[in-house]
Amino acid sequence: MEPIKIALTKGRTEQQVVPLLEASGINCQGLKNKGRKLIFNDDPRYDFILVKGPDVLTYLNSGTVQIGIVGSDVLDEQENSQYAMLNLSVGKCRFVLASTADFNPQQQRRKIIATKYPNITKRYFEGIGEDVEIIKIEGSVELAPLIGLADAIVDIVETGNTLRENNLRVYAKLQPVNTKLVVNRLALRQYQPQIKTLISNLQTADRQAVKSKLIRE
Ligand SMILES: Nc1ncnc2c1ncn2[C@@H]1O[C@H](COP(=O)(O)OP(=O)(O)OP(=O)(O)O)[C@@H](O)[C@H]1O
Ligand SMILES: O=P(O)(O)OC[C@H]1O[C@H](OP(=O)(O)OP(=O)(O)O)[C@H](O)[C@@H]1O
Repeated sequence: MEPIKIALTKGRTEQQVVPLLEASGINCQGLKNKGRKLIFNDDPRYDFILVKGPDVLTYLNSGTVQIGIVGSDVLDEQENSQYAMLNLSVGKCRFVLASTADFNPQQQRRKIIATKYPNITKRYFEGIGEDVEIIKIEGSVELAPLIGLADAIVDIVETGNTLRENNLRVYAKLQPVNTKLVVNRLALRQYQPQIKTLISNLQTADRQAVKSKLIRE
């Protein structure tokens, strides 16, 4: 049997998920000392590729990988149709609407909102019946209301440190975020027993990590 190909989001997700993969009995030797390498096949059952979050879905939708491990922020933004089959306890954070202390959510002028997540932002404001202008930026989102690019931002908050250190406050809480394992629909039929075993082992490792407080719930 061919190894199952798994696209893993590099960066934060990778750092939090590799210990869980290891605890579930997968050899992650290469992933732990990776340097600039992008493909890892230390465990004969799996080929891991390291990619940016949005690209996980490009690989998954094309069928070139069978499984993706990615934040629900990315899935929500791309309105993905693949199966989310496992919720992990890592990557937990939340979307918020935030701005400076003098921001007036009831302002008469059409608001300008800066974000890395234009679709999530659009859906949120449509949901509350408000028409806003959305400016897409790629990072350091908290700068936008401080420099006058936008009236407010929609972004992810975990500890709240970035908001605090930039004197921003939360004006609305949007949806929570966590890391998910998603499976290509066709692959699920082709590799069902192997995928089920992987999911079951990973779920056990995740629960164990929460129980032993290696990760907080
Ligand atoms: N502050 C955070 N706390 C917890 N999880 C986060 C946080 N920021 C992002 N995440 C989650 O981790 C995933 C990867 O984030 P990461 O910051 O590593 O990559 P990124 O957002 O593409 O940033 P960069 O462009 O700097 O690589 C996100 O899609 C999200 O699910
Ligand atoms: O509440 P906190 O724990 O401070 O985390 C929130 C920050 O983390 C993310 O940014 P990231 O580190 O990915 O940097 P970026 O500005 O390059 O997107 C997010 O966009 C916030 O800026």
